[in-house]
Amino acid sequence: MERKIDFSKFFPLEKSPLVQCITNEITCESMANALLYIGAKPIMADDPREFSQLFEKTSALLLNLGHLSEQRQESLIDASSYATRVNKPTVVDLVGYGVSDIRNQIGVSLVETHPTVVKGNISELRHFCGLPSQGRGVDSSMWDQGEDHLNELIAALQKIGGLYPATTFLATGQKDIVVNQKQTIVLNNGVDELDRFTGTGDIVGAIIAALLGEGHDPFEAIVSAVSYFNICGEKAKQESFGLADFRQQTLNQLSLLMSETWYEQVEGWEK
Ligand SMILES: Nc1ncnc2c1ncn2[C@@H]1O[C@H](COP(=O)(O)OP(=O)(O)O)[C@@H](O)[C@H]1O
Ligand SMILES: Cc1ncsc1CCOP(=O)(O)O
Ligand SMILES: [Mg+2]
Repeated sequence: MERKIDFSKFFPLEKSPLVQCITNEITCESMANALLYIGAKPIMADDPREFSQLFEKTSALLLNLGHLSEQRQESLIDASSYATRVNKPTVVDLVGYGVSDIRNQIGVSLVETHPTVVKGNISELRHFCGLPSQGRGVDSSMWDQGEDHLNELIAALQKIGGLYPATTFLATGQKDIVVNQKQTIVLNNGVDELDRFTGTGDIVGAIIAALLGEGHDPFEAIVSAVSYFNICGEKAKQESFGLADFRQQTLNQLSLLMSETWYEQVEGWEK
C-alpha cells in the first residue's frame, strides 16, 4: 500500500480500552469475546440510567443497529447524544440499513450526531447513500460489489464525507472502502467465508472502537482493524475445515496473529 501507516503500532493494545457496546443479542457474545481476545475490555450496557457514570469510565462507544426495539432505540439515541456531549469516540454500525423506514430513521439520527466512524456492509451503505441496493436483511449482495458499483459508492461517500468532516465511512465486503473528507482507500484482504458466519461486520466495528479507544487516528484505526481481521480470516481458512471450524479459527487468530508480522500481508490502494 502506498500510504505509509505504521501497522506495527496497533496490536497488541497498550491501554486495554474499555469499550461500551450497545448491540444486538445475535452476535453480542462473539463481539465481547473478540474485544477480550485483542486485549480490550467490553461492557455491553444499554440502560440510559447508567450512562452518566459509565461514560466517565469508557474509552469508546459502539452503536449497532442490528436488533431494534423501542427500548434499544432509546438507548442508541441517548448514548449517541451523550457521546457528542462528552466527545467520546463512537462507531455507528448501520446494520440492516434499508430494511425498514424506522431503521433508516434511527440510522440517520445517529449519523447526524457526526460520530467518529460510520460503517456498514456495501449494500447497507449503498442504501444509506440513496443508491440502488440488493442487500438482503443484514447481508450484502455481490451484485452491489462489481467495480462500477464500488466506484459509484466511493463517489457518493466522498460527497457525503464533505458534509460530515469529522466522520470516516467504511463500507465492507469483498473489497472494503474507507472514505473521509481527505482520503479514500480500497482494501483487498479477506476470504469469501467471512461473509458466511454471522457477526463478522459487528466484530470489525468493535475492533475499530477499541483502536479509537487507544487514541489512534480514525482512518488508520479502520484500515488496521479491517486488515487485521481479514488476515485472521485468511489464516483461518488455511487451518480449518467447514464453516463452524473456520469461525472458531478466525476468532482464535485474533489473539495470535498479533505476534506475527501480519501487516506485511496488508493489501490496498489509495483512490
Ligand atoms: N467476499 C469477501 N472477501 C473478503 N473479505 C470479506 C468478504 N466478505 C466479507 N469480508 C470481510 O468480512 C468483514 C465483514 O464484512 P461484511 O460481511 O461485509 O459485513 P457484515 O457482516 O456487516 O455484512 C469485513 O472485514 C470484510 O472485509
Ligand atoms: C443476523 C442478524 N440479525 C439482526 S443483527 C444480525 C447480526 C448481523 O451481524 P453482521 O452485521 O456482522 O453481519
Ligand atoms: Mg454488519
